[in-house]
Amino acid sequence: MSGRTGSAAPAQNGCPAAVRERSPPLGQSYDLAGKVMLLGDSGVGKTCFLLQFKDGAFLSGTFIATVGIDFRNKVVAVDGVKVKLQIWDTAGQERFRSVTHAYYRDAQALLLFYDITSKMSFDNIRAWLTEIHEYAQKDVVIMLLGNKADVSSERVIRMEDGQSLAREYGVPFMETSAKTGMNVELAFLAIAKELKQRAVQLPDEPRFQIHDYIESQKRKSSCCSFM
Ligand SMILES: Nc1nc2c(ncn2[C@@H]2O[C@H](COP(=O)(O)OP(=O)(O)OP(=O)(O)O)[C@@H](O)[C@H]2O)c(=O)[nH]1
Repeated sequence: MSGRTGSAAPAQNGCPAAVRERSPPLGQSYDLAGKVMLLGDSGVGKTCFLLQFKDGAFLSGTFIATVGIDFRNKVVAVDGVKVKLQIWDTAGQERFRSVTHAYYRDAQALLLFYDITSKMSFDNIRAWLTEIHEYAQKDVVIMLLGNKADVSSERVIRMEDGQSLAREYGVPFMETSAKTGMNVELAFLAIAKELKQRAVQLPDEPRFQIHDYIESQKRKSSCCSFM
């Protein structure tokens, strides 16, 4: 199942469905591939986040919920290694949960979103993590993302609350904006680096630490971000 309800609507009506790409475009060779799933309540911005990463675009407007699951591919270069990320955009609505459960076990990485302007989406993160522990691989990489950081006037979840929840579960954390692009690239690059490290661990190479990498990159860009 794929597509979004009302997907025949014009593109400017919210973020359109991720278009299926069954194989990489010509010339898009890669050295290794990994599957990444985007999870979180309906409306937190998963589709917009993916489209910002893939196309550098954000289309605001009426929200059109994803139906089932869609995916897009993007190849990123990590230390000379081309990593193809197959990114699965899932529907956040409860009624599609059984569809998405079937995809968890093949995922190497999960980006788990809440919306900083929605307390319910934040409160539901614990339930999402329970679901993840039930259905995903034991060694799956999980990252917690507080999206819509550009809407500071409507913020109801403090950054410290996101940080402390992430610490409790031992997962890396970032605030992001699918609208401005803040930390979008960084989230996927960190995942790609982790996947590359797991696949190609050279004997003398120090182990890649995703937490440390994210913190150092956030510090570097702190002059220009909302954080
Ligand atoms: N201001 C702002 N709005 C955003 C951001 N990300 C998404 N939105 C808006 O939030 C609404 C929902 O975005 P989607 O990306 O469709 O949400 P989703 O998580 O994919 O929702 P489901 O498909 O139902 O799971 C849309 O109206 C977007 O324009 C963001 O970073 N900032």
